[in-house]
Amino acid sequence: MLEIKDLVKSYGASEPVLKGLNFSTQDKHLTAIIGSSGAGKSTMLRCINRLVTANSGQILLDGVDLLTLKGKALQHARRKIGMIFQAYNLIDRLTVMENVLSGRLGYIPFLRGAFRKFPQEDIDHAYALLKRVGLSQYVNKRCDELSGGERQRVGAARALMQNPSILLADEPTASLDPKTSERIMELIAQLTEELHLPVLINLHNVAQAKQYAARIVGLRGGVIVFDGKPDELTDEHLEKIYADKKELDEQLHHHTEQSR
Ligand SMILES: Nc1ncnc2c1ncn2[C@@H]1O[C@H](COP(=O)(O)OP(=O)(O)OP(=O)(O)O)[C@@H](O)[C@H]1O
Repeated sequence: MLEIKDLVKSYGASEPVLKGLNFSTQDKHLTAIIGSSGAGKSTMLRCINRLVTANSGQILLDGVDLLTLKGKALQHARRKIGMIFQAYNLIDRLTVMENVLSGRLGYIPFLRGAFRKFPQEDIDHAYALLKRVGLSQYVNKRCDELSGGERQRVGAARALMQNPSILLADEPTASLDPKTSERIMELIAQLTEELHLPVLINLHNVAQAKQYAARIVGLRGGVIVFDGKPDELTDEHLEKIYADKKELDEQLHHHTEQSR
């Protein structure tokens, strides 16, 4: 269960990006977060996994306030939060298997991690995940030899290697061509169901949000202006969410195309 209360985040002295955000989910389904560029979507996810530090508020994960944690306790809590990044964030010179295993690094003693000797059960788990994401044949390939879609599959397997209790994905398909982007969305949606995980995913594309998410949250200027089921999201809501005329037209266009 994730509960965000009155979350405020500003970068330096500028106006807050998140202005008292409230959000909670205990459902093990996919929630898409949509909104204009700069609305605060990435900042919201980065506050949850503590890649950035919020100014105030609470983020309760299974009852523990993540914002109060330090050191070992923080490390421990972070293991429960898997993250998939837009730019994959893999280590290019390492193999697919090594990248996936690195998802476990927080769990094993430092020296063993440094020499990359992992217990057999971790290796078995990584194999199983790589098989699930369709990369069995690439286990020993270096990540810089993979396509974007393949890299993102490695990114997903690495996040799941943590056995997370929640999965965050920040524009996971934004660097991919439309076809590959659909495949990755399908994979994430299937994994959400199979693993019974709550997943929060930032998406540029409203049509994809409507297709794959069970719940859509619209952010504008650091506050939630829509929160509902995909079929409750109307053109009027989209006008509220997207301030920029060009962005709105683009999304309305997608939206109408999809409803046809
Ligand atoms: N590290 C940072 N330092 C300073 N300002 C930042 C930083 N990260 C984000 N911002 C600013 O915070 C605002 C919100 O950014 P954020 O990346 O959270 O938005 P977003 O909704 O994810 O946008 P996008 O869709 O473009 O990724 C923007 O104005 C951005 O310039």
